[in-house]
Amino acid sequence: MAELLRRRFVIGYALAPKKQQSFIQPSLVGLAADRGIDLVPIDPCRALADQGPFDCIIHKLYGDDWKAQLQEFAARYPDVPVVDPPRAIERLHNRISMLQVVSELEIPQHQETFGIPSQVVIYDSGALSNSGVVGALHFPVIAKPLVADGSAKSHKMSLVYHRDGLLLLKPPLVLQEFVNHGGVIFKVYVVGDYVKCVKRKSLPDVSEEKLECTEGSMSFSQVSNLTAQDRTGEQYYESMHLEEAEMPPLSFVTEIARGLRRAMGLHLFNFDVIRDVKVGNRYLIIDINYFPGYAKMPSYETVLTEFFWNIINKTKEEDGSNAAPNKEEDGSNAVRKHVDNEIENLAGDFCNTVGEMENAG
Ligand SMILES: O=P(O)(O)O[C@@H]1[C@@H](OP(=O)(O)O)[C@H](OP(=O)(O)O)[C@H](O)[C@H](OP(=O)(O)O)[C@H]1OP(=O)(O)O
Ligand SMILES: Nc1ncnc2c1ncn2[C@@H]1O[C@H](COP(=O)(O)OP(=O)(O)O)[C@@H](O)[C@H]1O
Ligand SMILES: [Mg+2]
Ligand SMILES: [Mg+2]
Repeated sequence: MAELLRRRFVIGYALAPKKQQSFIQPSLVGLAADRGIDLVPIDPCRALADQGPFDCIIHKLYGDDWKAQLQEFAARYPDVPVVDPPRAIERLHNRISMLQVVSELEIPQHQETFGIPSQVVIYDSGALSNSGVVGALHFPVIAKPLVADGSAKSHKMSLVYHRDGLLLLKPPLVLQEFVNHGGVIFKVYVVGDYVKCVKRKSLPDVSEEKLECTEGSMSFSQVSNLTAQDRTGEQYYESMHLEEAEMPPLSFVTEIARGLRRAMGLHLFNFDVIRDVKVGNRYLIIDINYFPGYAKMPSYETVLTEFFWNIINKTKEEDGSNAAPNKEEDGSNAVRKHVDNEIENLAGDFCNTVGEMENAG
């Protein structure tokens, strides 16, 4: 009887069809349902505030219409958590503001150190032939679209071997020094407080000899997601034993993950890390993605279900609707709510500043 009376919770999800297909697996839906959590699709073509009721919203949609929908929803249901605030997510839609946060982290660096590769932002074609702008870069470089909005175009990159290879590129873009890293990339998945690091294949190193005898540039897209059939130079990948690559220390990546989570005010993201082969224990963060492909993370169903449970129950504790009568508010929750608000304000200010800088530049 008690089982029957137990309250069920509803998580509304707003995801693009491809994302919905990969993330909303029957195994996740089933596990969440066993914990009393129903995952319900949101129809982005209908007013969000008229749908539900929801105990939490998760989302990965782009555009002003969707942002306005969330705003209206938050005004009507201020106690329902929206994971995550659009203004905090937007910081990841620009490859400069995305990595700026890494430089702001104040984490003591001992044995292992971290940072980002040297990079410059290019807004117009003239800058590509300007020594003052690109002269300080060490080649090869990777040209990345400035905007990281999830479109296929935003993942199209070029490995540029020499300065003349820059001339055909289409700004706005970021030129980032290519760092030899043994062809292995580490993807660090963050789900609230949970952190998981996995290895993937990456671009092969570029030797001095190769650099000397290679002209122009090479285009590529989403290297770490390519299947064996997609890849050219498959022999290289076969000869590279991914399983033998040493993982970065978990405590080190966890500290960076926590720092990023706090600084960005986000719960759901991953970041790509490479290890500089020249220095050995120097790690470089090259990419941060909002709401990445979690279905590729081991035991993603358990991790995500636990996360949903914690989010819903923290909120319920705060508003008292899931608590014993007269239970006093937990001070730490009040502090957390205050800190979350502060983070959101800071993230918003930062995005505004970046927007202003871009407009000015
Ligand atoms: O689709 P998947 O599973 O390959 O996930 C993509 C991510 O792959 P990953 O989990 O890091 O291996 C992918 O990560 P990378 O950019 O490849 O490092 C992105 O997060 C991508 O989202 P978007 O296109 O940038 O909005 C993710 O795509 P969406 O699923 O969000 O469309
Ligand atoms: N600075 C770099 N040095 C070496 N390899 C890099 C660098 N930046 C990106 N790469 C390679 O290019 C891939 C795509 O770059 P990334 O910035 O992660 O873009 P995306 O958002 O499309 O994943 C990475 O997974 C990695 O294999
Ligand atoms: Mg990436
Ligand atoms: Mg990315």
